[in-house]
Amino acid sequence: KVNCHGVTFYVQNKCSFPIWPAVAPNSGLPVLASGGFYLPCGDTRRIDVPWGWSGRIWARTGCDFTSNWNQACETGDCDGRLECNGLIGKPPATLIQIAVQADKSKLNFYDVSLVDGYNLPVAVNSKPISSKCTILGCHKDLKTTCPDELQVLNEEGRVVACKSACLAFDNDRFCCRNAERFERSEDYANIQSYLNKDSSSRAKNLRANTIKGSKSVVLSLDDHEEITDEFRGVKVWWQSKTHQIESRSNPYQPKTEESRFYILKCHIRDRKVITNEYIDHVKEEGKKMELKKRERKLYSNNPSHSWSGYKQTKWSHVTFEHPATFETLAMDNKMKEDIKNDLTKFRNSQDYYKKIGKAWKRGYLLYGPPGTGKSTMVAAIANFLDYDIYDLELTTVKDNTELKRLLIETAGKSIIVIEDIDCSLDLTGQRKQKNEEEEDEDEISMIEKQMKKGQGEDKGSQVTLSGLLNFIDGLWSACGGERIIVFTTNFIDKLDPALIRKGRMDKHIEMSYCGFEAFKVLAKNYLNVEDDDLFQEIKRLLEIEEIKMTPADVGENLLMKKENEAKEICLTRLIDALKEEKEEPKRRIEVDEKKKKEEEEIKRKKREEKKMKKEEKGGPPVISKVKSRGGWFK
Ligand SMILES: Nc1ncnc2c1ncn2[C@@H]1O[C@H](COP(=O)(O)OP(=O)(O)OP(=O)(O)O)[C@@H](O)[C@H]1O
Repeated sequence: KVNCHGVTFYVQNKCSFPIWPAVAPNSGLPVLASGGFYLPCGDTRRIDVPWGWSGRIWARTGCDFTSNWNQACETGDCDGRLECNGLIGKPPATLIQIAVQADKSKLNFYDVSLVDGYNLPVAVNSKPISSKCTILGCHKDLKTTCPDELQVLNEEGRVVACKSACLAFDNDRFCCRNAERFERSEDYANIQSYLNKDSSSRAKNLRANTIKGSKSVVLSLDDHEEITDEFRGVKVWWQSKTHQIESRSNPYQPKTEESRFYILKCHIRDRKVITNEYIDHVKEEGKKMELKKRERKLYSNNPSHSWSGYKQTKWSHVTFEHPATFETLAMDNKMKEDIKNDLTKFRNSQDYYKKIGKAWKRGYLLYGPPGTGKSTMVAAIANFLDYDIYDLELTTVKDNTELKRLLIETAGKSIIVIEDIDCSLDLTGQRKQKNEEEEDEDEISMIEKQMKKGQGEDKGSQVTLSGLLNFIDGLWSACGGERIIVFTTNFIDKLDPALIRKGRMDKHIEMSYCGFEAFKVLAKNYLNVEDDDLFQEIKRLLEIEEIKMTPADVGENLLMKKENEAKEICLTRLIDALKEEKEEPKRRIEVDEKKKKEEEEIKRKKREEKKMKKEEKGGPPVISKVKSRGGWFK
């Protein structure tokens, strides 16, 4: 309702349950109605909106402000507070957007928007009624028709809101990020990175920005600054420009937008080189730099019960900051170079994969005993390629459908890792059968096995081998592109051959015990020594005596135990440990034999006890049954 002080809004609750409406102004404008209030079923609350105010109103549902939780409402929550005080609500929630003009002669705007999803039916009408101000709203309860992927469930499993596809899937198509505009801004970022490469030494004035998702402060050319560049003997001039444009399309947004762009100048005679080659070169180089700059992420999959509701994500992430590189990785140098070449070839082969009609992905199988650096290798690969990592814990994935849904939420330029694949799934059908036959002899362990089996079937993951194979090379695996899939295992023999055949796991890498070359890398990492008199003895022990020690154990011995511990002490400690390791197999055999004897003794005693019990019960004592002339007697 329009009056001389402004516009009055009446918020009425027509639901059969209470709601908690909330009001958030656009930036710099006053908070109205304390930002939020309680509204029982059937009640109305008046809000006076001054001229020039714009912002949003939405309703929260299922609130409980008695505890100190960060989230008090099932939908539309604003940091667990009753009075939002300028905070906007957590989507999804049906929004009313309002823009009251400062100039009374101009039209005011309102609308009901589902851009942030839906939680309640909402309608707005105007007084005085005018042909230009129609009743706007969404009267239907969309929660009843909300697709599974968009549903938000409360703790009782009831649908309380429906996400927008943008919120659920976060991709350009659903988020209406205009394709042309998006590409242009990506190009701008790439050109900016290219020009920033050494503009700090060439430009007089620079701008410094902190950008979300970027590792460090980003320096760029200041407005109207000009720098030169050279490409194949051709000189070009770049100038950074800004331009203010009036945006009339959306009355709820600020009136002007800043547009940034670069002007590229060259001699007319060089135009062909510039348009045919230079611009592509700049974009390509800039893209590589952008990739290097961005903060990388380590994702882990959430159990499916938290895919809907408040958490609403299939993957959680932290910043990936593992320091491992191929330089610090202890392994044979030739193998290292071979892996690096393979990765580089993969990264640069987009066109090749397209040409041969294969999805742009590659499988790596890392196998070897614990502590030989399989996880470290994954980190080194991620750092080498500047990729994100998706660490997939298969045991929390319920079935093949869930596995597929997780896969389609992974982005390109990433490594998907399944560690200890042999422990994640029962991929060992044949072996298991054989083991069972062996165990048949042992009555007790068989019963235990049955019990375990029963429990496992109820609770465990039902992802199957075929589901996993589909994950690796089914149709869905092609979406996203530029992905490396890594399996790690301590027992390669346990894996089904179908899983690790070439084409699926293209490269099999054995991570093994520490050789002398690998030791030298560790000595450099841990002690910063490249040579020492003690190296010869270590070489002898590793190469001639063939003593097996994992890089993890070698590293542990080289690690300084005290501040400034002498390098010789650390190297001597390693030599002692290697010598001890030499005796280890002999010692292990002795221990094993002793253990075996003890076990046999226990079994023998058990058999005796069993026999005694049977005799006590009066059953026929088996051993003392003797055949005599004329018949059997005890
Ligand atoms: N080849 C290696 N190069 C450098 N460091 C290594 C290497 N192998 C092991 N390490 C060190 O040992 C630790 C354990 O290694 P890592 O977790 O990578 O081994 P893994 O083979 O994945 O073991 P697991 O099979 O038990 O998961 C790492 O923190 C790393 O510091």
